[in-house]
Amino acid sequence: VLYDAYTGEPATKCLLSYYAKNNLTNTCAIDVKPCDPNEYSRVDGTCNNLEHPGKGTYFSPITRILDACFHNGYEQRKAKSGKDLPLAREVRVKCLGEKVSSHPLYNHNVPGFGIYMFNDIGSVHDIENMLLNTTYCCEKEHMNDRACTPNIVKEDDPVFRYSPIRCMNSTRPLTHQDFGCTRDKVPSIIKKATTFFDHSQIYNVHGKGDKVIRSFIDGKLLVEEEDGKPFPPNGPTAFCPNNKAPEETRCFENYGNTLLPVALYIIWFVRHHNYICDKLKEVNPCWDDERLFYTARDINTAFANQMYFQEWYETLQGRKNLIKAGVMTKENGFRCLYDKNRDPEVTIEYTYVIRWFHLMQEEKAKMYDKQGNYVEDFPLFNSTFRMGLIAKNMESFTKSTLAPCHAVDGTVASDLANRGLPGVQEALDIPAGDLNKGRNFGVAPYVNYIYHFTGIKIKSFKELARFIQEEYIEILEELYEDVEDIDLMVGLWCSKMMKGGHIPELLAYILNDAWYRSVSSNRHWYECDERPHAFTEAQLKEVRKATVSGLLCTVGDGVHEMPKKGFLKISKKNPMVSCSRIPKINFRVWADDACKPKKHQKNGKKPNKH
Ligand code: HEM
Ligand SMILES: [Ca+2]
Repeated sequence: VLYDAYTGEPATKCLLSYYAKNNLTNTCAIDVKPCDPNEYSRVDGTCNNLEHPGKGTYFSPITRILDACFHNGYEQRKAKSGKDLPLAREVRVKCLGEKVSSHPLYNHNVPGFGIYMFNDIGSVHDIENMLLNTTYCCEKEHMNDRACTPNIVKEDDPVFRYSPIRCMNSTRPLTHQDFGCTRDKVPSIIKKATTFFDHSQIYNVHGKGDKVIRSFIDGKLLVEEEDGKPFPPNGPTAFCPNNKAPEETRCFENYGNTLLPVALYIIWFVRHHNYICDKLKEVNPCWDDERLFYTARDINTAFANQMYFQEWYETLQGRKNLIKAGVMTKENGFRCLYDKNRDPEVTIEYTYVIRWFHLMQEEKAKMYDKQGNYVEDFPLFNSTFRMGLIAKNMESFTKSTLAPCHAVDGTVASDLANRGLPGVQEALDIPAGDLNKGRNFGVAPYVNYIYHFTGIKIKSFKELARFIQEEYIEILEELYEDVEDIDLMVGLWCSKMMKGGHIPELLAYILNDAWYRSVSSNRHWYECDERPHAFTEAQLKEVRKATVSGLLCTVGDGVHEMPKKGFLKISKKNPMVSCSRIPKINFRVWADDACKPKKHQKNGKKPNKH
């Protein structure tokens, strides 16, 4: 049955004939095969909600915490006075300086795993659009095109005043309206990922289903060897514009080819899937490919979600805060929050504020030789779209993730601020791009979110003091005419950190809101014992051992030791320990009686009873 991707409801005959006439069926409609309530979760997200089997799929819309805030339909909002908001690059320059600085607690895995998990529910089609299609937004005759929202660089720019660069490319986000998938008035930003945290960045990245990634042998994913190590296979349509020929050839056909941290986690989780298959096959030699694949996928997905919503969230917010917010429980047992009346939802605010972690992005990767000696700092941004280089230096890049990330201290790394995508864009200020995109997305002003989550109405700059660091209030007052004009991202850049945690309080509310929406609308959530093929208590206990250190000890190149807390930098309190001391999943609890050899009975006769 064909469903409408936008509404998630069965498509009417009339709608289908409109889609067919306009060649839109493949984009705007999704084929939902009949649901079986007891089947494993499907990689395309269909049938998660049995009453609304078309919701939460690859091209389904993003929702909003607060209503969209646009000017004139789909233009960037104006200040309260009706004037334009301050230029994004100018706000970035004034709020965030450029500095080399080291986070006191976290290593590269904090921002790195954050962006990896974003790929489960968000997509980078906007960046693709900017790099491959709408490449001309800085050309004078195109600056005002509807597709373009360039970032203007002023003549007195502190960096580019010595160069002719006066503009950075940026595009208006693509909408379901652009594709012809709805006639709704409010622009609906597209997303190319299933709405659920179902590890779709591994199992269904281009919406092509699992067929293209499976080997159909023992449940495993397809891999290719390079220097004796398994990697996701190359292919004819893969695009890695920064690979340097002839040495650098790796480029994944069926996974994203983007940033260093995303590439590392893709490689690790693909290998981890196959490792799980080996372990399951060891305890259950009678299981076929199908059963091994779906069980391994389920464990691999639960592993990533446990790492994200428990370990990563705890690292950022602290255990006490998370228990208070309901994200963690003291008991750590099963829990079923699924409510079939809730729609699967990802909010635009959530996908947007993940960009705040750009502040933690380091610009250097520490490189080591085979003996583990430090050799040099590699300009980390030069590894983007360059899977070939990453594959050739796995040991070094893996080790580099244990160095401290950039501190959240009112500054960003220079490369992040000026050459965000070397090799493909002459100049790019990533945080300024973030600010500009928030306006393009129609994200409401900062104080509206403060009111939504805390009930506190902020009417003057002075009243910001509870949330914003003292030294920023004057800067904000200089930049914005009215406190109600301040952009959400800028408010987050200037925020105090939450008590007991290391991110802004408002950011934590938005992250936790996403957690609840996600868990309560996912029938296949791993912590629930009522789902089909649910874990047993013993299995859940094993999955709860998931940590970044456990992952790297299992599949990381040349990793023999890790700190117990793999998101924290190495310190006296968090020293490197042998991998034998890092908890690992014991797969024996998946042993299936059906695979046990049957006891021989002589001639089928029952033993005599005397
Ligand atoms: C490895 C270094 C990184 C580079 C080179 C990079 C580069 C970029 C660029 C160029 C954009 C587009 C900006 C725009 O809209 O104008 C972007 C978007 C984004 N970045 Fe990063 N980034 C990096 C790391 C991170 C990290 C660590 C996170 C979060 C933990 C992150 C989260 C995001 C998100 C969520 C988007 C929005 C994607 C979209 O909706 O299109 N990035 N990044
Ligand atoms: Ca997903």
